[in-house]
Amino acid sequence: MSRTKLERSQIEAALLQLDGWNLEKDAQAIRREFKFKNFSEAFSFMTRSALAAEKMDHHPEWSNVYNKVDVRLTTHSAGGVTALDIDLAKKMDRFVADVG
Ligand SMILES: C[C@H](O)[C@H](O)[C@H]1CNC2=NC(N)=NC(=O)C2=N1
Repeated sequence: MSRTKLERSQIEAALLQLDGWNLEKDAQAIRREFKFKNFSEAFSFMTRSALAAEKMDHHPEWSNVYNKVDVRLTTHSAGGVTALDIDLAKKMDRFVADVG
């Protein structure tokens, strides 16, 4: 059930509960750019996110340059955005508050 691909309207409703996430034009993924004070805080955020992702068996596409972390969430097996992506996005939003 949680791996059921969400409709655009469902994703847009879910994004209202998230902080700074955008939906890609084709509704295939959600994205957010996180910015931290420095590399240490960015990497601390990535560590927390990685451990949560591994527990969920649901992994982000992301890249890091110094204090920035670009994140793209999609469920490959569903070919779009599912509740798993929304859950991981919520966790990442919470981890931002924990670092620093
Ligand atoms: C075998 C393993 O459970 C699958 O490959 C999982 C792992 N992590 C995953 N992560 C993401 N983002 N999408 C998936 O479809 C996915 N599938």
